[in-house]
Amino acid sequence: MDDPVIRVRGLATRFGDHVVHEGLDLDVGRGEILGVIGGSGTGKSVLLRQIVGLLEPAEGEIEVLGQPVRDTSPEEFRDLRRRWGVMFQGGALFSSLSVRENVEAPMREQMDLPDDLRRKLAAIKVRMVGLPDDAMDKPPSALSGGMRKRAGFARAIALDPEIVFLDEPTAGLDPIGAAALDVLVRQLRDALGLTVFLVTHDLDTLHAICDRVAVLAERRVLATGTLDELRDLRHEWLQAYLGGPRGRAARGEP
Ligand SMILES: Nc1ncnc2c1ncn2[C@@H]1O[C@H](COP(=O)(O)OP(=O)(O)OP(=O)(O)O)[C@@H](O)[C@H]1O
Repeated sequence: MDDPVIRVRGLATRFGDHVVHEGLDLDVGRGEILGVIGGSGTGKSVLLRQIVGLLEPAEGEIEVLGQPVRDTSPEEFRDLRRRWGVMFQGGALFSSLSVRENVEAPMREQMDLPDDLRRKLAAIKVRMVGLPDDAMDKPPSALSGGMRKRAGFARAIALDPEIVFLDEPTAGLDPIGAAALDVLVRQLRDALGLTVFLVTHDLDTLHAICDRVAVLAERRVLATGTLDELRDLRHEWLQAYLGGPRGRAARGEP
């Protein structure tokens, strides 16, 4: 792949004797929605956290937007970090702040803006993710699960990032809310030119919005490709996942 926006080479992850990744390579292209799948415990969330610099791998190179994430100065890392946004599992919103204040939080940290302008910009982000104006001043606890996810998304795009990382965005949503969130992710990717790194178990999400899928298995990225390409691979977990009843249903097959 020419000029990947995320490039991982030779990644190794160990927790004591437990080896999670070994020799893991991955490229993510600009503007694509990459779905990252794999069985429970294969290290999808850990990989996400390593790419955004929250967790140090045992070995390996990670570059985002052409710059190393590891062994970089705090200033360089801070500038790089502004160029991505993360929506963690569960949203990870501040419970004591309103939705708007949650979106303002990264702006406060990273930008020197007059209060009034920051409030206006945050309000734009809240509207962009399809939340009603009356959600603006509510705490996250007063919102439905789907609305909380949207609020988390608004915070992830607060600094106009080039990449967003989403960790199981549709987990815990009803099917209608999950489908609506899928549509939102694709619309915002199209409108803002985002690259999306999306960890998911949701087969419908893979079918609806992912351009490419990376399969974590055997401690590495076993394969990447479109769902059609992956379906041809002879791998036990993948066959069970894509060819099982839920996989067939997501494809509209009996
Ligand atoms: N801080 C940590 N200390 C020790 N072990 C950890 C730590 N973080 C993750 N692990 C282990 O690393 C493995 C991968 O965890 P991770 O959360 O990335 O899995 P996952 O693929 O996202 O799984 P799931 O689909 O169930 O969310 C798990 O076995 C987990 O117990």
